[in-house]
Amino acid sequence: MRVTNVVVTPVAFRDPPLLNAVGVHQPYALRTVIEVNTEDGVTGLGETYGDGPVVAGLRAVAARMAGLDVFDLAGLRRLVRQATTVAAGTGRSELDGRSRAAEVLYSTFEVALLDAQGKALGRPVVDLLGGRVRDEVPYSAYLFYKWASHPDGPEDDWGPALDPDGIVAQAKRMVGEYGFTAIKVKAGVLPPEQECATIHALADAFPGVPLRIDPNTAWSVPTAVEVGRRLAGVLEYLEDPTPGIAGMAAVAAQVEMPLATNMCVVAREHLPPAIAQRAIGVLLSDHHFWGGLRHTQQLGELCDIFDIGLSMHSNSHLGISLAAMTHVAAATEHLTYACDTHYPWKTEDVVEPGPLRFEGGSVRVPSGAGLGVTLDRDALARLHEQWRRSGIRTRDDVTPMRTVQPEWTGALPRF
Ligand SMILES: O=C([O-])C(=O)C[C@H](O)[C@@H](O)C(=O)[O-]
Ligand SMILES: [Mg+2]
Repeated sequence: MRVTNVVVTPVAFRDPPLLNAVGVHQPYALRTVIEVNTEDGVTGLGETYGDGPVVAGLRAVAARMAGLDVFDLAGLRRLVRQATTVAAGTGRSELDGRSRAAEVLYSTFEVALLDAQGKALGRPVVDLLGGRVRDEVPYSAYLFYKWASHPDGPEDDWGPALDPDGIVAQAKRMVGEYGFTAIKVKAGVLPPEQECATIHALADAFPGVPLRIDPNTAWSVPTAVEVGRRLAGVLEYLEDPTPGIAGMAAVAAQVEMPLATNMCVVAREHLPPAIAQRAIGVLLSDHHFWGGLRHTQQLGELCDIFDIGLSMHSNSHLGISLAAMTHVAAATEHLTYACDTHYPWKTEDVVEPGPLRFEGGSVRVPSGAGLGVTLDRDALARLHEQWRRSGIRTRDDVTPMRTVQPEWTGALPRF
């Protein structure tokens, strides 16, 4: 089964004004959809980030894909290495093709090839990953402080959430609609004592529901320790309170709950020092930058060996990514927490509605062949046109914040 050609389509979809430590989401989030076509008429789908350099890298790999056997993932690794070597222009690929850029590119195509393999064999991707250890993947309610609207934009139907009551109301709606059984709060937005009040309000409103808070390194070590002490007994984990492995290790030594990260351990070379310094108790995997679905499973095994919990990170994403996340999570034994997803925040998608439904906070692994999702070509064209018109070519949460607070820099840690 050989690849004939690859179509790379950048898209933009509406995104609410969600606040985080560095600023606010733009009115549109970017993604890229790839379609890997084969001589057998099967098409494999992949989805990843939509920033300009990623799109260029995907196109560089796509140009080399013709003739590759869809079962040849080792050959894909070689193609990505060649493409990133050329793209970097250095004569050798950064870290022998294991740079973050190379991992992102490899992952996108790996997912598409696994989708094509599954479609050819009539089996879901989870079976190609060794079979399911769970039929349903639990996700968490991912709450954000948010504005009622983007500057000069219309109000969305979630309304503002800028205090504990606003977040509790948001949680009630999200848990009511999707049934989530764990809750995450994106923090680093308000002074830490106000964010602690939000967590206590959630603990009162949702007794017994596991809670997590993630300020994306907005806090200094002393602030993080103070918050960790205030929230003792209330959090299942504290995510990226402060920057760097050494900073996380200093906090971890002084608070009782495990620290989680998708910021200080984001590549294989970060694991040995983080383990040696006991900096983290939970790793948030993400197949988009951890080198694909199979490496994500291997990461789970590594975490198990070193007694580190495994959760899953998310960025604003569409249905192809949710399907891939669900297949790999279903095939990863050592998944110890509900996964993050931004999916409830989106109002547009490139896949037909159907298999990706949250029931009781979980998504059942799609049963169809491959990823089990169907590309909606009209929607893809519409969201591509939206990308063209939006003019947004890179994710930038700082600049839109400056329209409201001109002195804003997004520099961290802030508190
Ligand atoms: O867990 C995380 O760090 C994230 O989900 C990163 C995202 O970029 C989040 O901060 C967001 O969407 O604003
Ligand atoms: Mg995080």
